[in-house]
Amino acid sequence: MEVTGLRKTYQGREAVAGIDLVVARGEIFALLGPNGAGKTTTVEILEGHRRRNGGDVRVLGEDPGTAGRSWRSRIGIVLQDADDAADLTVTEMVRHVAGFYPEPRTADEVIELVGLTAKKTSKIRTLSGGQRRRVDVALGIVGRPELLFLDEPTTGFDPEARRQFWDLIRTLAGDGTTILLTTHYLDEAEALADRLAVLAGGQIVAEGTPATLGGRAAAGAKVSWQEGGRTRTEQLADPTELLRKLVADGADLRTLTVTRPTLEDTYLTLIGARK
Ligand SMILES: Nc1ncnc2c1ncn2[C@@H]1O[C@H](COP(=O)(O)OP(=O)(O)OP(=O)(O)O)[C@@H](O)[C@H]1O
Repeated sequence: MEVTGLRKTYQGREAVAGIDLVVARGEIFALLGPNGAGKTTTVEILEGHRRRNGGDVRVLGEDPGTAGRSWRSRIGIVLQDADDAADLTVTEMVRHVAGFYPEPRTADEVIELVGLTAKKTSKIRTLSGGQRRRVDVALGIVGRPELLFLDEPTTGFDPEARRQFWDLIRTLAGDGTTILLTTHYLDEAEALADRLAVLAGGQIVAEGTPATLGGRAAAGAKVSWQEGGRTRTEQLADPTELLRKLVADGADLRTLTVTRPTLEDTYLTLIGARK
């Protein structure tokens, strides 16, 4: 995916204000940002579902604004709130959608991958919210996409289902599928993304790996320990020397903690700096 100078205005207001983005084949890329930042607008332009007002966009070698059916069959999409054909069973729905693709996965394989085998003959309207979301994911991957768009894919998942979903995404990426993910869960972005970008006010305010985003790797460490019945805390670029000294001094290190800013801390600082 290659995006240069992407712009989108709604009634004269700029929702996406000049974005540059490159996502390599097989990469998991996460787009983060507060409500209204322009994530869905950007993703829908990349999917060919919205028109842009400016900039160049190439997705799998084509312009999504003009690409045809064969291009469309190479991408998979999991929308934020997909409409379910509620009176079909899970298997019927997956088979139905599989019919649109030249080389689909079998319904059984996809249903197994999303962990819905026990529900495959159930009508979709009888499923829980998280189970329906899994159907959405199944429909997004049934066509064996080269590129998968996931818009807040795990909303409503229980913790175990999220972990299973993460494994599935890693498996797909390991098989060469490129994945563009939007999420409000920073732990999800950290667990999955090779690289990520933070969008705010229609612009990219930071881009990097989960470890380096916003200078996170260089942010230093906070060391806390107990000394004489009091908690001591020091903020340091490199805690090595202090830790050596504490050990040499025979300090009580049973409650020692060394912490760095979480991805969420870094994200909130980046977003806060925009306000
Ligand atoms: N169809 C539309 N008509 C007018 N304005 C729109 C339309 N779609 C989005 N917008 C506006 O564009 C901006 C970006 O919206 P967008 O849906 O892309 O944000 P988002 O980052 O996906 O937010 P969220 O995290 O809430 O999903 C918002 O200010 C929104 O109100």
